[in-house]
Amino acid sequence: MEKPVFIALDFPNKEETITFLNKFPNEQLYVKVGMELFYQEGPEIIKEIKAYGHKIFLDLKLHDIPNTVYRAMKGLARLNVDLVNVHAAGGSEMMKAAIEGLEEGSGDGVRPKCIAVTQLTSTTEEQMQREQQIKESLIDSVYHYAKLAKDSGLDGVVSSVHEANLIRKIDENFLIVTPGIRLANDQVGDQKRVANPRYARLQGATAIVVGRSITGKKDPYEAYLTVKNEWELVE
Ligand SMILES: O=C(O)c1cc(=O)[nH]c(=O)n1[C@@H]1O[C@H](COP(=O)(O)O)[C@@H](O)[C@H]1O
Repeated sequence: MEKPVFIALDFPNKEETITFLNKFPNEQLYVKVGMELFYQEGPEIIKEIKAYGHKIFLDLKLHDIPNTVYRAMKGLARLNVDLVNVHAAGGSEMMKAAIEGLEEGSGDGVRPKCIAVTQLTSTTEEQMQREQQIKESLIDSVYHYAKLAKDSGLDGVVSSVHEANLIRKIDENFLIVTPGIRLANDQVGDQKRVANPRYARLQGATAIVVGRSITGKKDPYEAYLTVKNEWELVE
């Protein structure tokens, strides 16, 4: 995979999604389909988006018992998406089951890459320690989950930009996908661990995920080009 900007297609239905995609003529995009859109439109939306030739990250953050995740991933692999994810907190058995399911479902084809969410970018260290009863620092927790994901055979992780540099030490080819991206003067909203695209690249992220900083703008195409320039113009 190159160094993509995944646009988060967090829309309530197919119509709004198609209207949005039509604002990007002649661009081959990397897009992320998450729970909001997938739960409304189902697997059909994947076919619709594939018809544009875009690469797809199907972000359903699986977190369940290994057998259930194995079976779910077997089905998702048949959608021919490029990237899927799980929560690392589901454990190593679950993550290994996810990979097995993807391999099985892909048959002779290439299986989708699979990455693990470490600590959500909407979580602060204080929240994590108080609510998840994790005693260590947030960066240690993220590193621990990244190591667990790597040892379980996953292709990478989702983390914030602020942990990317440390995770990179685990493996230079590990995918580090970082959401929580904002341009200068954008509202942060529910995100807690945020950064701009340029800093994400400098910290060694493989890919960034950008939602509202593009989709919420009056001119999403212009915002996309700004993000892409910031992300790519780092010497
Ligand atoms: O797995 C994800 O994509 C994800 C993980 C995470 O820790 N934080 C996070 O924000 N995301 C997703 O990334 C997108 C961020 O959206 P914006 O905050 O609008 O840029 C959303 O679709 C989230 O579901």
